[in-house]
Amino acid sequence: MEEELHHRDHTGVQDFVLLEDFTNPDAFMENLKKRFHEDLIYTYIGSVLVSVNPYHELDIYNEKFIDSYRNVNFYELPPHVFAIADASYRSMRGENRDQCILISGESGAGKTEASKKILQYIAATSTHSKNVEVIRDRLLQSNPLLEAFGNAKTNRNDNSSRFGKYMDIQFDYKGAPIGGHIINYLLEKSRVVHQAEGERNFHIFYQLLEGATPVVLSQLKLENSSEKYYYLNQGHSNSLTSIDDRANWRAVQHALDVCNFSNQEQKDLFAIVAAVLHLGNVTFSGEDGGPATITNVEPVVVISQLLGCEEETLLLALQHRTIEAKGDRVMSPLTLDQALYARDALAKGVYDRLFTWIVTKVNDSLNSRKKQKHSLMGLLDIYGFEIFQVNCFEQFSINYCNEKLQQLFIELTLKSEQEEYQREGIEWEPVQYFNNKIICDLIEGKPSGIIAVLDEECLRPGDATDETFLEKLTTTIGKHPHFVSHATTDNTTRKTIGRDEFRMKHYAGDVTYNIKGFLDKNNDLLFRDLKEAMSKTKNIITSQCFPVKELDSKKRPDTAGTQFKASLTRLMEILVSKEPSYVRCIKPNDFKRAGQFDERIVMHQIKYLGLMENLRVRRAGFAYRRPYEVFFKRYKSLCPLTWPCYQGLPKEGVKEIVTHLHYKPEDFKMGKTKLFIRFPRVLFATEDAFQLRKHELAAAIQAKFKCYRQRKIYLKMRGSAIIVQCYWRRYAAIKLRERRKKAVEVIRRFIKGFMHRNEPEFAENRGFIKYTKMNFLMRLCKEAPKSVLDKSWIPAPRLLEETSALLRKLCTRNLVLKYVKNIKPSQKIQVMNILGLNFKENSDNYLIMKEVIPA
Ligand SMILES: Nc1ncnc2c1ncn2[C@@H]1O[C@H](COP(=O)(O)OP(=O)(O)OP(=O)(O)O)[C@@H](O)[C@H]1O
Repeated sequence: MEEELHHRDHTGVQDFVLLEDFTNPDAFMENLKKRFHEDLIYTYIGSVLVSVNPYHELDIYNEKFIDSYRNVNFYELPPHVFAIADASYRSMRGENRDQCILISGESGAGKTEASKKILQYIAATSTHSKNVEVIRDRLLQSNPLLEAFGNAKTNRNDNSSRFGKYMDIQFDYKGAPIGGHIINYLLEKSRVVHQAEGERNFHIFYQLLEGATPVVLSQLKLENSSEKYYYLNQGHSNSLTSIDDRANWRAVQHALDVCNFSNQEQKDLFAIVAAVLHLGNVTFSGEDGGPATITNVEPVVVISQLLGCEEETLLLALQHRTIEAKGDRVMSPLTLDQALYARDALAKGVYDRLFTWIVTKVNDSLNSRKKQKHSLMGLLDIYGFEIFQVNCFEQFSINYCNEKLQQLFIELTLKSEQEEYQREGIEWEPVQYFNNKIICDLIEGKPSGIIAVLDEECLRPGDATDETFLEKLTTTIGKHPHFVSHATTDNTTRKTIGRDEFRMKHYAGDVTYNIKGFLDKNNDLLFRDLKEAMSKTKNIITSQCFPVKELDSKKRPDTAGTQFKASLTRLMEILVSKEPSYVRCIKPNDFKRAGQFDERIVMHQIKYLGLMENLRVRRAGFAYRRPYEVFFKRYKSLCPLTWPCYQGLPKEGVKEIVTHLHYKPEDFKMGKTKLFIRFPRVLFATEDAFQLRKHELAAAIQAKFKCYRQRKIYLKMRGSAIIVQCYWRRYAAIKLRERRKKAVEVIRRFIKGFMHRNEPEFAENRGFIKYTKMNFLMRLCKEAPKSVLDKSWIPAPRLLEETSALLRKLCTRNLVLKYVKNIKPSQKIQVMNILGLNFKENSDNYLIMKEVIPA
């Protein structure tokens, strides 16, 4: 990360802890903005990753990036979601600690994308085998499947997850994924029956209508037009969408196969999806307060065929309700409102349970049969804090969840800070922070928490309404500092809050909730008659979703609020047992536009993601901390005692450096393994000094290099010259050798010619030495150099000397060497030259020896 410190004016700092003005939200945002405009979407707050949705594809998720982040120290490379994934994965393997990565942010901020990138990284990094690949595929394919059933187009996000998701990935001791488990939270089931203007129902409905073959559609009695279905045509957004439902349908089919859904299960699944669509088209008529009657029975007939239940039972259950009073069961007709409520409740109930069934089924397919599960990595992709114009029960639940996560976050971050200082043996004053436990208690406390009061209203006999619930809230918690209602507040605030509203002062800001629907949604009532009808269907999935034992149970099912509270408690238990990492996602604008950074919207998210608080906690001690080795490696050139070579330990080296740089005692602390620097300016000054030093070093290195290069060139030239010389000598030698060889040859021929002379003539001419040919030969063999005979090399001078000495012995003055006449003239000259004899050619072409050099 230090690599980029000197670019900080241009691209901002890569870690917010290095912001000098760390308490100023504007400075925070300015840094985020600078980086966003450079396509640097990731920034750290210590080990927390802040990610801004770029709304366009960035080439930073390819294989090359995966490789570069693999097994690299967390701060070594620029911030990236892969760095978080890698650190988490390595910590899990190395320290054998279960991990979890918590991804939060508002809708459209990029949570799901971040979790997919983490999965992509884990899948690419972990070891491979056939079994692992099956699990890896299922883990990856669970995404499109759950997205089809749990995601929808909203005005904020074309692919918005309408449920919270926690996924545990199980690894074996080698670090290979061998299984997984998904927990789903609070599906926004109200979307099944109603969508806001411009929004859509869950993707799967449109995918089925668009993608299924005409045969399948006719089996499901569906038409290829979402406009025909009441549950799909309320948002009027079908024609506006750019989503490719057909392609996504194919992806879902593939995912179902990969996740081991049998053909029959797939048939049953889509029969239920179709049944929900038909259910929406069931209409009723009825006078005010009078019994409601179904005006079109065809959809009911189709539903009973699709789900395999009795038509009559279903018709009855949609129009009546059985009331048990003092042991008697009475059928009471439903009013129009009640019938519409029952129809929608059935649609929501069926879809919600179907979704949970799918998650269970996916979990079955991810279930690790092997018992060698070694460690876990959890991924939490959960809705962020939500504030709308009208906030209802769903927003209340979501914001409650965020309060819990914030509490956990503060606790764990503070705890880990504290632990680090303790580990390093450094004294630290714990920071004062806002503990939102008070808000969590206000919501979940017993007996006077909001959920408890709501439950009480839902369960008490008599006419409980949303209004009575608000009254009760006002009397029980009206004085709480984080609760405001119309009745309890002062005149000024009263103008901003309706009589049917209450306001909560969340850690992230004030949110006003409208109480309409709180009781209904908390009760989550599905009339018993409808449950009974569903439990008797032949459709296996439906009957599994509505088990008979639920009907037999005398215990009233928990309310939605209590169920959610329990599931959050379980989630907190899971998270607290693991080492957490955080990804905080931010949406830069409301229009899904690339390159647009809306400061107002971003500031709002900085606030409710608690980022300033997070930074404050992180900066409460020291802004910067690094292992001695890392700091020493980078800055050792700043101290003459450590540069270029230092024999001591890195910690001692760092001590030399900080002393040489005149760090004041309050600027830093030396831990057991790390150097802690309190203020960013100290680090920046060190980094700037390093940048300057780098230039000096660069000049020295340049000079050295130039010298080295020139010397290399010189040595090369010298070497070449030597080689050329050698070659030349060798060449000359070769030439010489050739010449000698030639001479030897000529002499041989000369001798050969000599040998062919007639013996008498030879003797006569020689005058005083009578040699026979044989004698001569023997003499020659004895006296002539061996090389003359076997052509082996002897130095030319010796050859010449010996040969000419020999010949001189043999020759007399004016000896006519007529027997060499067959030799070419040039050779004759050569021979004579070699022999050092003066000669001239006579007219007969005989060689006349002018004189013979005395022997
Ligand atoms: N890192 C990224 N690179 C490119 N585009 C991104 C990135 N993150 C998010 N996006 C874009 O933003 C859209 C919304 O992101 P995503 O679905 O992850 O948001 P979310 O926070 O999960 O929202 P919700 O809570 O509604 O599900 C994506 O469909 C994608 O187009």
